[in-house]
Amino acid sequence: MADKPTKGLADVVAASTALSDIDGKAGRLFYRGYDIHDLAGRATFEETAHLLQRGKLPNREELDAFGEELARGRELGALAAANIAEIAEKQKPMEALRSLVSLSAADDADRDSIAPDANLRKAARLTAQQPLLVAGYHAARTGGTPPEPNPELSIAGNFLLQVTGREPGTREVEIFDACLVLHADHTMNASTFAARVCAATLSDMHSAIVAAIGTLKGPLHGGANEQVMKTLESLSPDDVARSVREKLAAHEKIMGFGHRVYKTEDPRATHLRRMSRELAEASGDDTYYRMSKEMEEVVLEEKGLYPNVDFYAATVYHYLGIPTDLFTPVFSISRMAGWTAHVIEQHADNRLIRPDSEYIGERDQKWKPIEER
Ligand SMILES: CC(=O)SCCNC(=O)CCNC(=O)[C@H](O)C(C)(C)COP(=O)(O)OP(=O)(O)OC[C@H]1O[C@@H](n2cnc3c(N)ncnc32)[C@H](O)[C@@H]1OP(=O)(O)O
Ligand SMILES: O=C([O-])CC(=O)C(=O)O
Repeated sequence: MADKPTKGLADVVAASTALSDIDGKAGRLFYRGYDIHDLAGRATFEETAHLLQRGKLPNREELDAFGEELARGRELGALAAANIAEIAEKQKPMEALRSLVSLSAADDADRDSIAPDANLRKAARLTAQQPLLVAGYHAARTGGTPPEPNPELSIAGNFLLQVTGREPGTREVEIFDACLVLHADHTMNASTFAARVCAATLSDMHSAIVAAIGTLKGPLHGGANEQVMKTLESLSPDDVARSVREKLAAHEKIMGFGHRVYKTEDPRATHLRRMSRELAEASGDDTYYRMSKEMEEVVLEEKGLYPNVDFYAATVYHYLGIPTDLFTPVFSISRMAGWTAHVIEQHADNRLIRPDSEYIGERDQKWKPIEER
């Protein structure tokens, strides 16, 4: 007979990884041994993707070569391009992204291969392609085509350009780039676990990423950033504390708070709070930032819970001019660096992931023909 399950697999160690590490008590996060506080605002997203996917921070030559590879991957794929207008009409952003990434596999020369070199090429292509899929979707639903990517701009800069339709400021690009770095990997979070379960059947990278996107979409995971913005928009600026207390008293979950692993401040929230304040002040209207601060104080006081990565990411993206329903696709753009690296890691040292379950159903049922049921 099987043991009792640990609900939600809390504290269960499900894989070994050299990609990221969390100290939940101290509130620390590391990518391949580098403290997130050293990477955020210093390493670019491209350097971070190289670190995760290829094992080291690139030197100048390696970064240039990686940049060229990413630039070559910056295309929708014929099947995705042919279907993007209809998808934009019928599907919400995360559904659309799930469909488009799946369709894009059809035009990937390495689609079926799980060989290490094919996986590296696909990881770079998916990282470069996903921002284009999101921007292309957004343009299609608003009846246009996005501006051509600017070869001088980074992934962060081009995404802002393509989604907002205007050349982003240097500081905006720096801030958005830091957001992508902060979201790039996070040990055995739900979407990464889903990707690894899929990859462990020796399925291909695109299939694993589609599983991850579907998992990120939920409001208990990446979908929370969009919900945070909706909560802020639903509250009256001078009634935040009372409304939040009321929600908590009614046992409502406040999106953007709490974490399975962090028992103190999420180190990513420290950066995002600062960036939210900077952008709020620069915008001349800091209402949402001030409301967020007040929510944070009330939730800490009432529940002892801290903001997670999704909380201040919401206002940062809002101040950058990103539509609210693209917040979770933006999370997906960053997490692609980590997901693909986890698929590579899983394939390199694989065993099928197949846990046990505790049976809690009926036993000794007696068969009856259909007429007697
Ligand atoms: C990128 C990310 O995925 S970060 C997380 C994004 N998700 C969110 O922000 C959604 C809101 N937060 C949550 O739902 C949870 O805190 C999670 C999903 C992040 C973690 O879940 P778990 O580790 O399973 O904790 P669980 O949901 O069991 O919560 C433990 C207790 O804290 C309470 N709690 C946890 N988070 C919150 C919250 N945001 N608001 C109010 N109460 C909360 C629960 O109601 C529960 O209380 P109880 O013991 O009285 O029933
Ligand atoms: O680790 C988790 O469970 C959720 C999270 O913060 C992330 O995926 O970034």
